[in-house]
Amino acid sequence: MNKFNNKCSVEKSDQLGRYVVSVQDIDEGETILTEKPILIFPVFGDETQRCCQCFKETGDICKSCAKFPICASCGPHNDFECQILQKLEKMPRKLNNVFGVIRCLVEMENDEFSEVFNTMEAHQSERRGTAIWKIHHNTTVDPLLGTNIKSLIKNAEVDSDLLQRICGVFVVNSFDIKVPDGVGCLRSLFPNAALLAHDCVANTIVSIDDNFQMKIYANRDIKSGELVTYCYTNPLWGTSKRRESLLVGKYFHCMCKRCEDSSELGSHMSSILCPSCPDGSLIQRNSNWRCVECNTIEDPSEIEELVTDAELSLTESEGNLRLLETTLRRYSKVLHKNHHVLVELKQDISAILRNLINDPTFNPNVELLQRKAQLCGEILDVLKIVQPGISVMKGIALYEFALPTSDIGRMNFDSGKITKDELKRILEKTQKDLKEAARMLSYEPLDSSEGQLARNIAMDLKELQEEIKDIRSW
Ligand SMILES: C[S@@+](CC[C@H](N)C(=O)[O-])C[C@H]1O[C@@H](n2cnc3c(N)ncnc32)[C@H](O)[C@@H]1O
Repeated sequence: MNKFNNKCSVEKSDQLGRYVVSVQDIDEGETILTEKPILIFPVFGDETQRCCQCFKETGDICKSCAKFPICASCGPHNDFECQILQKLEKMPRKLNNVFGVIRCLVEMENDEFSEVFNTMEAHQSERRGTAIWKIHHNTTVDPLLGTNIKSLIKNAEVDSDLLQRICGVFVVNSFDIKVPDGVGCLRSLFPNAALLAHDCVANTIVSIDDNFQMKIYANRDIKSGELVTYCYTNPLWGTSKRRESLLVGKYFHCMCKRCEDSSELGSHMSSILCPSCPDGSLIQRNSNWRCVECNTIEDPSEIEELVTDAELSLTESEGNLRLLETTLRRYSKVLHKNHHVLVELKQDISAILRNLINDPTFNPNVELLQRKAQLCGEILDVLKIVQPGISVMKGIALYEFALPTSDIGRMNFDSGKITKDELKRILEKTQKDLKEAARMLSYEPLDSSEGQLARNIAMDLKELQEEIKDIRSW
């Protein structure tokens, strides 16, 4: 049995390096890989002191080595690691900038780890001399070379090249994991999962549960011989931002179907409204911005400026409901309704409304619920195109669309605006949406926030079924 349960094989090409291909038909929802991380570490630059075992915040430090933080509930950390750290002199002050690299060097004393780690892509030659190389030199490599770590590690020659290679492996291969005790993330290495190539419309979903166990499952049927992919970037960004993040962080120019299509598969997530005709949109083809209806051409630098301004306004509006709505209204006049900046504004507004609706001291009125449902409906329309098949984001958006819709129905019935039959129809539609939301989240690990949400939806569904039964009996 190979690491992909014999469902996939690992191949190699000049363009992709190593990649994963299915060797049998795989069903939607089927698990392709489960894996434990070989390394977890805080994000470089993060100042929070975290326990080196459970990664929860702690003020305590290991009493034996006096180097790595460890919380009272975790007991001692690895003995071997502790012994090396005891001998480490001139420990750099900003621990999180060097924590992952130190732990990696200690792990490299184990041949099995070393063998796996040495096969991982670091893009050393592409990274050499770049801005991120220089940042890693100043924050990680130089401070570590100022210690005596070189004399403590036997299995590898600790020099600037090796330390940069470790930083490169982290950048190219690491997965984000939610911190166990709040908002924020950690980084982790899963060497088998990292073999999957990228696609902006991928055919798998990667989930990591509260115990840091990863599960990768198919988000649609995958035919034997297909490339197995996951999305390395944010699918709700526009093409230029996705491509830029992949080029800067993963060192390749994405040529997937979505990136190669000027309309982004018809989602128009980067399109601009045409200033010259009522229904047209400007899309970018070979650096030209041209209207699909009337062929009007716009200056690329003006479009770039417009989008930059919109992004800036979005940042300036963050957390402020009134400002976000004003910015959304302003840029809806010039950007396509599915433009990624508008989608982000809608997500931010929706998050604020969610907090208001969930606040037990607040009584949301019909208008607020309608706004919430409308925004979730619009976000869903985009997700249906860029995330076809099973999608956690779609499940959440559908859930957040269904709840206010049913509440509006109940309020309208209570105030005599709709009949019993109309209410029943609304609740039956909600029931259908909740079932679909539950299906979207049903493959998520039970021990994860998404798994918990799936359970909440199941409870809501049960109550709704009772309510509908009750209404039918009136
Ligand atoms: C996480 S690693 C994947 C495993 C890697 N191919 C290997 O051999 O170790 C990410 C790297 O794979 C390559 N890659 C992944 N998806 C790609 C794609 N769609 N197009 C081009 N290169 C890709 C790039 O070199 C990228 O930096």
